[in-house]
Amino acid sequence: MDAQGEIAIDLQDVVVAFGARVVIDRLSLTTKRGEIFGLVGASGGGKSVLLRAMLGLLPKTAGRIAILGTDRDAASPAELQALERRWGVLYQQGALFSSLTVLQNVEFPMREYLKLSPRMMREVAMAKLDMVGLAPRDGEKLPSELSGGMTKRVALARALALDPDIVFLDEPTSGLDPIAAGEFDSLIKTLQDTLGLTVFMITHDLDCLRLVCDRIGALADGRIVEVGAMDAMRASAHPWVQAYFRAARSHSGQGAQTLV
Ligand SMILES: Nc1ncnc2c1ncn2[C@@H]1O[C@H](COP(=O)(O)OP(=O)(O)OP(=O)(O)O)[C@@H](O)[C@H]1O
Repeated sequence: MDAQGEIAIDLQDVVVAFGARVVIDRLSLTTKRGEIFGLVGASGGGKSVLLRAMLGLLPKTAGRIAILGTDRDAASPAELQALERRWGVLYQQGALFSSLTVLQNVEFPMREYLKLSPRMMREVAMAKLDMVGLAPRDGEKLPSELSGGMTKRVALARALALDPDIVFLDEPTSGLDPIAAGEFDSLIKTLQDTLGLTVFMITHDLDCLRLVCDRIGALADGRIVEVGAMDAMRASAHPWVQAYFRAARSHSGQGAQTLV
């Protein structure tokens, strides 16, 4: 595979502004295929804005955004649609359709993008539920009947519906208790190992950063101020990164859970 083929996300001097308010300020970042990349940053620092700009849900003001080798500005509408089929997204609140059953939620992207028979769609959706550790009987439930952890799993199953090359996760373990969060982390890691999935996730979860992410990027002042593995974060001279990961150090010293 050439160097370009090994790159998952390539951001060069990206600017996103709302009027005079610059939220993302000439940010550059490259992530690799097959890696789990975690993005951290202060609350209100622009993580979700960056994610939405990468997904094309928000216009950037300047710079270059290329995902899986497709430059958003240079791509035709057909190429952009093809790109969208190659990613899955888990939004912060899970964002399931409340009137649809679990199975119907997982089938939803297939209805939109694939021409499959109802039987085939059901079979694929069942396989995705199994992949995220849910039982066949959970498929008939409505979102209101699910626990927080199950909701995240269903949202992940839906993000996996089109067999994506990359998944974007916006705070996947927020609102989960430590056990459910740890189980979800294990699941992400297993999917990386078994499917070769590339993951870009926003997270505040220090265990997840430490145990699941291959590399971490720290967003401050609208830019990536540090990037690397946990050791690089701990050794960073940047004041915000130091303050954030000092908490991680004391946290791991208290015997944080390890993944099995
Ligand atoms: N559509 C918009 N119009 C104007 N300002 C916006 C818009 N969307 C986001 N912002 C502003 O951009 C800034 C960054 O918001 P963002 O949601 O990206 O933060 P975040 O890093 O994801 O925070 P959190 O960790 O709390 O979710 C905030 O000041 C927010 O008010």
